[in-house]
Order: sequence, then C-alpha cells, then structure tokens
Amino acid sequence: MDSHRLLTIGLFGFGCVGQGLYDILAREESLPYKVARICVKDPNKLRPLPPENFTYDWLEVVQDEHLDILVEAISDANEAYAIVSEALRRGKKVVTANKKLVAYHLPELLALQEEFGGTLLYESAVAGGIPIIRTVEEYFSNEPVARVHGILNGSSNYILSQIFKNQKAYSEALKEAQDKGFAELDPWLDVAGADSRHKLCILAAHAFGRTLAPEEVAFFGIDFLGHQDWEFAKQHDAVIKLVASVHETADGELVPLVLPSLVRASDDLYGVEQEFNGVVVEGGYSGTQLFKGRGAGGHPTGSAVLSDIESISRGYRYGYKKLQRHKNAAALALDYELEVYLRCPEPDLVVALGLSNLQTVQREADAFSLIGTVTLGNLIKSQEQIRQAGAYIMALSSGFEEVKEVREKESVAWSNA
Ligand SMILES: NC(=O)C1=CN([C@@H]2O[C@H](COP(=O)(O)OP(=O)(O)OC[C@H]3O[C@@H](n4cnc5c(N)ncnc54)[C@H](OP(=O)(O)O)[C@@H]3O)[C@@H](O)[C@H]2O)C=CC1
Ligand SMILES: N[C@@H](CC=O)C(=O)O
Repeated sequence: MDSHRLLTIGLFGFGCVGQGLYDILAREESLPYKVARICVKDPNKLRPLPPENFTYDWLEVVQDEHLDILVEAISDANEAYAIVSEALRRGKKVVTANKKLVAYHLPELLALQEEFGGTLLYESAVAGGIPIIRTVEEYFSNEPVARVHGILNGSSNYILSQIFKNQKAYSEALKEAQDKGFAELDPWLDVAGADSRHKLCILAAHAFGRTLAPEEVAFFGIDFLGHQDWEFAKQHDAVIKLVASVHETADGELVPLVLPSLVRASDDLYGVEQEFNGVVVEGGYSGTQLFKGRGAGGHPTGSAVLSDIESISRGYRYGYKKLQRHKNAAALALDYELEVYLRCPEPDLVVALGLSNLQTVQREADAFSLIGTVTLGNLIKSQEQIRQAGAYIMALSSGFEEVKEVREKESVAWSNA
C-alpha cells in the first residue's frame, strides 16, 4: 500500500466497537485512515451520523474495490463469518473483533488467507485493549509457554466487582455492563463463560500452536452464582473471578478450562477489577508476566482495531509460528484432576461428576455445597447437566491448602447422604 495515501476503510457495524473506532479516527486527524463506508443492519435506527453515511448491503461493501481495509465489528457471528470469509476469498485485508468467528473457524480462515492472499488480524477479539495476541505470537514465538490464564471477559468481571466491592445485585450489575456497551448482544455468552472460551481457543493457537475446537473446552460461568458462594469466598479471604486457563502437562497434553475461581490477594488476578482483563503468561524461561488493561468498551477495543489497521496496512500478518510446528491435533489431559467447590440441588450431579475426596461445606433445604476432586474429562462430560441443573461450580486455585486439609480430616460419608 502507498504509505503517503489516505487509506480507506469499509466498516461493518456501528455499535460500541464501530463507533469507538470511528471516534478515535475523528479525534486523531493526522492519521492516514478514513472510514469511507459504514454497513449496519437496521435502517430505522437513530444514528449519531446522517443517514447518507450508512449502507445495509454487506456484499456491496465487500465488493467495493476502492476500499483498502475492511473492519468487521458486527454482533452476529454467523453474518460476520459470511462477510469475513467472502472478503478473504477476494484477497482483502480484514480486521475483525469477533472472537466467536475466529474461535470456530480459525483453520478455515487460515486456509482462505493462504489460497487467496488476503490477511486477517484480530487483536481486539481477545482481552479488548490488551495487545496480547501479538505478544504471544511475536514475543513468545520461540519460547515455550507453560500456561496462559486470565480474566478474559470484561462484563463478568465488572459484575463480580460490583457484587463484591459495591454490594450490588447481580441483575443490576449485568444491566450496567450492558448499558456501558461491555456485554455481548446475548449476555449469556459473557456470564456463562462462553465468550471467555472463544478467547481461550484463540490464545491457545498462538501461545501453544494448538487449535482447539470450542466444544473441547469445558466452560462454566457466574450465571448461577448465589449469595452462599460469595459468602464462602469471603470466609476464606478470597474473591471470585471468572478465569480462563490453558496449560500443557508434562506429556504434552492440554488442560483448557473456563471456571469461576477463588482468588486471594496474593494472586496476580486479584487486583483486576471492573471491566479490566488480566492475562498471565508463564514463559518457560522468562517466568510469569501479567498483562492488564481494559477488556471491553468502545475506545479500548477501537484502539486495538486501530493498531491492527496500522499493522495490516504495513503488510503485517500473523506468522502462526508455533502452529506451523505442531502438525498433530492437541490431545486433552482428560485425567487431570482439580479441586472444585460445587453447589447443587441434586446428589445425582456428584455421581455424574465422579467427585472424590468430598467435604461438605453447607446443607440447605433445597441445595448443598461441597468441595471435591474432579477430572477434566468428567467436567467436559457433565457440563451440560451442571448448567441444566442450575448448579454453581468454581475452582479452588492454589493457596487454599487449609480448606483442603479440613476436608482430609473430615470424613463425610456421601454414599450415606
Ligand atoms: N463491546 C465490546 O467491548 C467488545 C466487542 N467485541 C466484539 O465486537 C463485535 C461488535 O460488538 P459491539 O460493537 O459491542 O456490538 P453492538 O451490538 O454494539 O453493535 C453491533 C453492530 O453490528 C451491526 N450489525 C449486526 N448485524 C449486522 C449485519 N448482519 N450486517 C451489518 N451490520 C450488522 C449492528 O447494526 P445496527 O446498528 O443496525 O443494529 C450494530 O451497528 C462483536 O463481535 C463483539 O463480540 C470485541 C471486543 C470488545
Ligand atoms: N463482551 C465482551 C466484550 C469484549 O470482548 C466482554 O465483556 O469482555
């Protein structure tokens, strides 16, 4: 691309992210980028710009040969897939913010780039304004990564902060996250952990060179969080964070998971509040590093999109260096064991989960909570049953030895319960 020419952008979506980018470009007048066309869905919606700025036919925009870069920031992942795949088939330079699209279609999107010569960048799709994709892709391209974990969803973190710090009700906090533009159009994706799962799949591809299908990643959220659960956290000087994590075992198998987790003040993620995200990368040689920043919102996400626009205009593309090295699909460590807290209405779930080393935490009329050990394989198998039952499950991260010790001393005959 001619570095002295004003580059034209075709923008899909004019919601939180689209307007965030538009506003940044309007303020930063010296930048060589101009939004030339904006494609949206609803012709009857009131907009902050005159109607002549908008079009409703995405194919017409994809076909427009005058546009240098296409930016996809719409709320519908299926439509986003149609737009982005068609643009790549035409060899275009495309920037997307859509993590669900990338998580579900990465191998195909890579093949399209290879076949037709286009480029796809998606920094804003993971952890909003934190430049984590390029960090793991470039900085860690030669260093083995032992584990990546973090808070990858701004809305659920905002909700948890409001509950813990400001004693707000869950529903009120969720409404605020929606009003501020942090939440997905379907906020279930945020609170149930599905959005974090999509982002974890993308991170795993860059950090470990492994493509994980979203279906392979067990996910649980904060949608069934109850007052008993955060009381339990408080009693143990902890807060609850929705943590996405992937690590490699000594056998080279992966342990990918999204689970609410008890987190204490000594944990890197403890101070990540409100809509902020925090990503901890454990490099084989560099050690542990925490990347913290705003994970949602128009300007933070728009800034990550802008960074991709700049990079793509200079010819940058992800090298997928680790992915090139791993020709075989990753196996999951299904026998991997972890300590969990479970509150559920029915004992059947304890059997389905194959929970061992049980300790009762509390019994109530309509539910009971307990601590036990579960395997990754059983979590994957039982996740739908857990959601259907409205049960709440969370991980006891490291540092909860006293909770585990009590359990070992107490012998609870669950089979007689
Ligand atoms: N909000 C955030 O903080 C972040 C969001 N993202 C991702 O960015 C994307 C956009 O999110 P966000 O801006 O919050 O969403 P919004 O709901 O605020 O805006 C969505 C926009 O997409 C448009 N749209 C929906 N379907 C179509 C379609 N078929 N054709 C053309 N336009 C369409 C809507 O049009 P209309 O205005 O007519 O309704 C609207 O302008 C999503 O993939 C989201 O996951 C990523 C990081 C952070
Ligand atoms: N809904 C998402 C937006 C950014 O990816 C979130 O809350 O993190």
